[in-house]
Amino acid sequence: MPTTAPPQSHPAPAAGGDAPATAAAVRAFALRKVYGSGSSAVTALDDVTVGVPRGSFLAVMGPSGSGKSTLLHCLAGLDTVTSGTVEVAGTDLSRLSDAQLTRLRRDRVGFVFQSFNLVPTLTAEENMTLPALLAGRKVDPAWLAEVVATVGLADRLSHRPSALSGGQQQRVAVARALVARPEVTFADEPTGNLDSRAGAEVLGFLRRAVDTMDQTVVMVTHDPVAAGYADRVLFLADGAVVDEMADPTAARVLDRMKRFGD
Ligand SMILES: Nc1ncnc2c1ncn2[C@@H]1O[C@H](COP(=O)(O)OP(=O)(O)OP(=O)(O)O)[C@@H](O)[C@H]1O
Repeated sequence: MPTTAPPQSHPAPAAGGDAPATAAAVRAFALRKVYGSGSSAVTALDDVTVGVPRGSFLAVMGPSGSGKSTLLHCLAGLDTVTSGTVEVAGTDLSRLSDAQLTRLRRDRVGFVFQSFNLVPTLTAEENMTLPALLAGRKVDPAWLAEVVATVGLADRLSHRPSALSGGQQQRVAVARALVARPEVTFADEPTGNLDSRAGAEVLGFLRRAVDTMDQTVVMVTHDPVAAGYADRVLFLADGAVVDEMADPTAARVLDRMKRFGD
């Protein structure tokens, strides 16, 4: 369901042209992903090249089956690629061992899913700090306080997920991703299970994380209003990048989506 609140105005991301390679939080070059083989092979991604500058917010859109989730999973190191390269913070994922890849996902990548995936027996605060504790890391109290303040849940920290609304649960999930100060946070339909108002809150929080906390977000969405919160929209069709839009508005994104004709 589309969200209703208008996106905040926001600065454009750093121009990619002359920026050094390290300015990209994530890059993919000539990415191909084929599922299966022979007559049952499905080309989910076909020669996708994309760069996401640090401190920017990218939305990925396209018709059902166009490869959005596959792209997110490949960029996040959750899925292997058939050919091409993916770099997270300058590290080529194909050069990593399984253990190194697991560490990179744990330490440098944040995830937010459509279903909030919180641990029901833990409080909101415990959910936020759990990944860091599991990784054997201390949580920086100042950073945690900043995340909590931004997420606007200071008075809900001792609540368990069942005592929180869907929007509040998703804000905890976003905070959990950000507490580890990831290089990039991947969000797969983060507002898909929320009503428009709760969705707007979560999107506003993602936007603030980029603007005031220098975080990088890559979000898959079907919702033009959600995409309007991003700095840039990448449009996929049949596994290929068919268009991009800088400084999107919901109206322009909707207009572009209509041209896919489905
Ligand atoms: N594990 C898999 N095995 C075989 N084919 C797959 C697998 N995962 C995805 N595909 C196929 O790859 C293509 C892209 O799927 P993907 O889920 O990335 O699309 P999407 O744009 O995220 O779709 P939706 O908007 O419906 O979630 C589709 O044709 C899909 O059927």
